[in-house]
Amino acid sequence: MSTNPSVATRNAQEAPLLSLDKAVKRFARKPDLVERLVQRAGLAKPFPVVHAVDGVDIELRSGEVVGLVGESGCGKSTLGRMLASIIPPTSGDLRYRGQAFSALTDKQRRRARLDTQMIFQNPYASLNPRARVNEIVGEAAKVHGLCSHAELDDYVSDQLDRAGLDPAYRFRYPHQFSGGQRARIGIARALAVQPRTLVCDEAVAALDVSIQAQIINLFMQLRETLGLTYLFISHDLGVVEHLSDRVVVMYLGRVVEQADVEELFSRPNHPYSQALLAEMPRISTGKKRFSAIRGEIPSPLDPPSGCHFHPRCPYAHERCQREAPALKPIASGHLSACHLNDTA
Ligand SMILES: Nc1ncnc2c1ncn2[C@@H]1O[C@H](COP(=O)(O)OP(=O)(O)OP(=O)(O)O)[C@@H](O)[C@H]1O
Repeated sequence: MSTNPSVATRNAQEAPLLSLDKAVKRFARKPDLVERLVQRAGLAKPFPVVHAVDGVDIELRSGEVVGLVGESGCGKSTLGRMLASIIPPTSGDLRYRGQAFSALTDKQRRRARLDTQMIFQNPYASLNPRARVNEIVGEAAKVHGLCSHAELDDYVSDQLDRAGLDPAYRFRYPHQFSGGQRARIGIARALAVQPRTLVCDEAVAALDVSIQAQIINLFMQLRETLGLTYLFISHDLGVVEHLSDRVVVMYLGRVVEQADVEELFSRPNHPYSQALLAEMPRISTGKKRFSAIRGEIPSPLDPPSGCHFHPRCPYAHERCQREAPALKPIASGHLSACHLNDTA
């Protein structure tokens, strides 16, 4: 984040708090009627598989804010859900403080899971409409023995207070709150299990701009007071630029570039990042600098060969069609996956 750019440097020596190595996630797509009939007739081809995440390395260092950007369907949420161990990778390793998740004891694994909480775009959908706020916020703390029964009411009040919600509202139901207040309930619920990392998946996208700013301020305040680490998934590049220390750009299941926020926004290297940033409205003009990235996003059911971006890339050449470029350092802390860097 721009207010604290040295966090990543400070923590560079320590093992990352959380990382994924060579993470792959594939989803088998449910066959439609025609495909089922074809299969029954014995003419079956394997059912299509969605290549949601395709060999990604990512790490979160203690205290940093990592922005994750890319067009819709490129695998951002899937990557976030794997980091929060909501879904397992098809292959690849989730590591917690440098240790493979699979090597942790049951107790360590439970704590590691609680340590990473996800904040979703629509908190209302994940808030039980029949439960009062004190039950919603207190439930996990109770289940995991984070406070005694006698302390629970005070504990819940503290979490609500931290999330900027008046504890006096704790006996109300979710429908009695505004969108911004519901977002705060979702945050209080996450805080109640004493996490180290919040994976925010379009966490402010559904809110009015003024409320967005308040929730973003809350995230940054919690970072200061609790030392939280964030993966901030967003379509809003302005928000990502404002809050991140480091930015990771994904395209069709792969990381194509990552760098410190200032470096990425001032010197994007990958043609996809350049196009994405060129689309970003600038406050000075309020206008986009030029038109949308040409062509459609290819289907993750059948990604293009070589560099996935080559069919849309103005600089693509023959090698880009046949060989996937590796993510390689091009400057200190700046990695990019583009063959053009080999010829420059
Ligand atoms: N449970 C699932 N079953 C089948 N396919 C899935 C599942 N979850 C995600 N996908 C597919 O995986 C791909 C990546 O989805 P994901 O939601 O991770 O992308 P995203 O970048 O977060 O998109 P958005 O910005 O629109 O939320 C998409 O093609 C999506 O349809």
